[in-house]
Amino acid sequence: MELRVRGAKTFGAFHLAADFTVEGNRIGIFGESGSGKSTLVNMLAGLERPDSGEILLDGEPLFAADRRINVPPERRRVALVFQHPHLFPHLSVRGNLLYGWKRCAMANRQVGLDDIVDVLKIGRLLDRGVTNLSGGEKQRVALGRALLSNPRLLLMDEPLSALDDTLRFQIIPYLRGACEALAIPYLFISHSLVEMRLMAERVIVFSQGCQVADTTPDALARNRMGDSPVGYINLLRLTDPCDNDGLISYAWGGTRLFLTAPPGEGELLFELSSKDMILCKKHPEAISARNLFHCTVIGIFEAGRKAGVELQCGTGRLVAEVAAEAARELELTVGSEVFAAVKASAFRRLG
Ligand SMILES: Nc1ncnc2c1ncn2[C@@H]1O[C@H](COP(=O)(O)OP(=O)(O)OP(=O)(O)O)[C@@H](O)[C@H]1O
Repeated sequence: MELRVRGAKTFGAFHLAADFTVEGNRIGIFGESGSGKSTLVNMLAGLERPDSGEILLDGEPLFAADRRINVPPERRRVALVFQHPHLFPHLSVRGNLLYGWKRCAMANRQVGLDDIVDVLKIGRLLDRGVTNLSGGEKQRVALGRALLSNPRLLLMDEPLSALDDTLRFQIIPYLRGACEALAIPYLFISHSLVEMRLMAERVIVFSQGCQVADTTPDALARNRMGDSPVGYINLLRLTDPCDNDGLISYAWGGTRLFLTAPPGEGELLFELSSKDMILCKKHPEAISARNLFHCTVIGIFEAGRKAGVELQCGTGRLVAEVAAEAARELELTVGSEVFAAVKASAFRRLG
């Protein structure tokens, strides 16, 4: 998918100026509240008319002020998933799903009901009404309905914000997996950096209506590490839990991690803040932290007055954060060997 956006929109004192071209299938739009993300989405969907500029999807104009083109929303083949699912209460799950499909021209019907039911695992819900579904089920049905309209582009505007943390991270594999399996490109809009890293390969950053960066989610997270109260969030996928003297040990990076978190099934996602890691030049004689990794420094980056230290720990990688002065004292350079200590309670389960 190639999306070219050059568009401006003014609402009173707020001015949005977008000018970017993106290629790829997993694009993120990131920005704080009020930065103009939804305005941009509405312009792409045809719900808001830009004051000027043009919007081209795979070279085809959806909007072009100078050529007086403004394709109506229903003819853009751009689908939307919002924060709230907005399902039709009088229709069953099947009826909601087929709503988009029935409105899709025959020639464009590549994705059918069976494909959606399969990737979103909603077969057992098909004949149920929608009012008693859980929040996560409702959002999966809303996603299915959008995908069944066989869009050329799916816009997801903060689709996880109304869900609690556990559900948020359970839904992400469905959002991403379904679009990948059905080859439907998407634009994922969020103000959560962790969501961005799990959903997008490239991210356009907005601040106060202006586009301020075009980067990767990981580079954005590193860049913001120094100013962020939570530092850089390491995302770890852990497997094979074993009870270990009151702690749970998990396989990760060719070694085992010791956590206080309760065990779960399958592959589990955990976060570990760069702030919760302590680096030592030598092996400490005795230490209360239950995890001690012998690591090699593979990168060092500046983030304000902090230094981000990228570590190779077995086959896994982690980013630790130290004060610039500490980095000098430890004489950290690429290739240095260090020990990283992490408390068992520092890991937080995401999904
Ligand atoms: N139809 C409108 N009329 C007047 N002002 C609007 C309209 N739509 C958006 N705005 C204003 O434009 C600015 C950007 O809003 P927008 O919803 O695009 O931001 P956002 O980044 O999506 O925020 P959030 O993450 O909180 O949803 C806000 O100041 C908002 O009040």
